[in-house]
Amino acid sequence: MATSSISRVAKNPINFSTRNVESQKKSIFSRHLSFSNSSISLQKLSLVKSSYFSGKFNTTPVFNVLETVESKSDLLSRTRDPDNVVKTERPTILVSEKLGEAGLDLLRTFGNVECSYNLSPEELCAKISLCDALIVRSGTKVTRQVFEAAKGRLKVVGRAGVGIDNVDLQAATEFGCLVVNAPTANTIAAAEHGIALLASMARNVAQADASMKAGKWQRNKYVGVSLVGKTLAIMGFGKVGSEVARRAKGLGMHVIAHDPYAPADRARAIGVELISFDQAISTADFISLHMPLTPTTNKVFNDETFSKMKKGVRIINVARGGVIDEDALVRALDNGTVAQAALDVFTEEPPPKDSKLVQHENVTVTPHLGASTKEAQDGVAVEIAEAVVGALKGELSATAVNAPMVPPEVLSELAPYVTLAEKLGRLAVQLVAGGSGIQSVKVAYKSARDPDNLDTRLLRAMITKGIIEPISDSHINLVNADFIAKQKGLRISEERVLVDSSSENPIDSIQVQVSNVESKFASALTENGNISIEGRVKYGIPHLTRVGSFEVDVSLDGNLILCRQVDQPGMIGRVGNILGERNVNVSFMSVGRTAKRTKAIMAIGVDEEPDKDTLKKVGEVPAVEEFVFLEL
Ligand SMILES: NC(=O)c1ccc[n+]([C@@H]2O[C@H](COP(=O)([O-])OP(=O)(O)OC[C@H]3O[C@@H](n4cnc5c(N)ncnc54)[C@H](O)[C@@H]3O)[C@@H](O)[C@H]2O)c1
Ligand SMILES: O=C(O)[C@H](O)COP(=O)(O)O
Repeated sequence: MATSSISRVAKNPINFSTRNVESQKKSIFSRHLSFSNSSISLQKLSLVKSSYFSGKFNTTPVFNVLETVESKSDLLSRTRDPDNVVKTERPTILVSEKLGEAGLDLLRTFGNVECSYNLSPEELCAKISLCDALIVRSGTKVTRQVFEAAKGRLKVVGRAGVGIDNVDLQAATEFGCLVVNAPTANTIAAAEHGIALLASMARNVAQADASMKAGKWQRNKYVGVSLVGKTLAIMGFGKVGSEVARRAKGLGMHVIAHDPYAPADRARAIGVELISFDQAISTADFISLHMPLTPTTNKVFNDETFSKMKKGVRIINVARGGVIDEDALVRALDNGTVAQAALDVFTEEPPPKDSKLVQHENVTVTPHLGASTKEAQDGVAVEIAEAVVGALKGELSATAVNAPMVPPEVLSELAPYVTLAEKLGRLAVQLVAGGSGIQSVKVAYKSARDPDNLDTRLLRAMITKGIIEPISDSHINLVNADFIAKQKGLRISEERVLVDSSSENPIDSIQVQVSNVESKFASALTENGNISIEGRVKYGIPHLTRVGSFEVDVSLDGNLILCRQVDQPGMIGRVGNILGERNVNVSFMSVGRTAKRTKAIMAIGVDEEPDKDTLKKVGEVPAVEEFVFLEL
């Protein structure tokens, strides 16, 4: 048996104290209530309503997951009237920059679309609290202030394009707002623009055009350089970079590339050699930039790196202006290190009118037109509209930027485990006695799969959601689960236990253990004093299979009563009668014991919530030593 573990540690324990339970009864969506006391109580947890209607998710497996991952109704537009009643309506989607009609049409089939271009930051902040989704291009800065101003309503930001450097991802994550982009539809447009700039710069097309329009005929002044046989360094060998490489090879150029993360075989397949940064910039005649703007790439082209370049190098930038120190580039152009530059992107967009760089005679500029072809804009608009609508429907996105991207086939396979994970989290927290503070949760996944082949981020997020949501007013989803757990001082460690099994199931069982707490159901404690429950998926349905050291087998559907009793005949009948007399329908019953006629645990699935009197009667059966009612 092999194990591997991943631990996530945070500083402060969760503080569980009293909160207003009565108010929770008023609403189905307990998580959205605001509590006068910000701290959290386990004392009367049995009164806390589940966020979901039971049985609501019994649709197709994939839809089931999607709903559970981010309760579908949470992602749809919802408002509350003054009495705190939830209203569901068509979501409002704000489009703050020009988007292709095909995308807008698709959005309109699903929500109310408002196109408001050229909003000032203040205007955007003023509007955003009325919006469920925001779609931007590179011109809108989606700052922390925007997420704050959204007051929890904004569910998704769609970036109609690739670069997400204009979106504060950390703030989005903290506010549980999904960010999706449209990473593929403008690749060719950007690559073609890069090639257009390369060729026009080499032949002084823009300068010669301006000169002729000024009435001149300067054939000697605009003698260019040839591309064939020249070395082009591609900096960032991703989607755009590799398409530029293919095209440059067609022009007879020798192409080299630098990208610390690109697979060498992909480069080899295009006939490109991947080399170090210094090697690339020092050997190239032309350097074309295609990396994202990140803290690492910010101003990576600066005085020092320009000084390592071949004298007379030519630079093309269709990536992001910020990767170049623009003052340093002006110096390099002035001293001849850089012969020419062709730039589509700038640190500040639009750049100041008196920008020395823009005005430089050896510089060709375009106003961020890389993605601006009709074809690319149509494609991007549809790509982002589909992603945003999917997110609003509660689906996981294949282009999520701040949440795990789960391919559809993995999602469908993990669907029942996602439900199991959330329910185990929800059960585990209800077994904790009032007053205890949960600091540490350990999750063990038994699986025959190679750990590298089992992505448990989704499951961890759902366990976290299950644990925190019933006891807090935090809105938890896949985007912010880790962040909120850390913020609340909850340490969740994961262990993968490799088991021998020929089963095709991705996971054999999931065990959730809560350490250093008291339990309101002592039988849920294992010898090491941890609350421990375990579940597995049987025929596609999540089951609870172990409580403490007792094996049980009960489908996790509806609510659950756990009783510890002296193992003797007639117990099932006695408890069943009490419930039946009070019209509480029993859906499952399972008895687990450690040895004959000693102690046993009875797990009873019930469709209805028994009233206090009924539960009292169950507790009064002489052989019943302890019992707990748990809501799923
Ligand atoms: N001008 C435009 O209109 C326009 C259009 C499309 C894309 N873009 C920009 O072009 C860039 C590339 O887009 P893409 O779609 O090819 O993205 P991509 O993610 O497919 O490729 C980016 C590549 O850069 C690499 N990279 C990351 N850090 C690097 C570093 N420090 N050094 C070298 N390489 C590094 C990555 O490994 C990746 O392979 C992005 O900045 C994007 O915003 C601009
Ligand atoms: O990152 C991108 O996709 C490009 O820079 C395009 O930006 P745009 O949508 O503002 O044209």
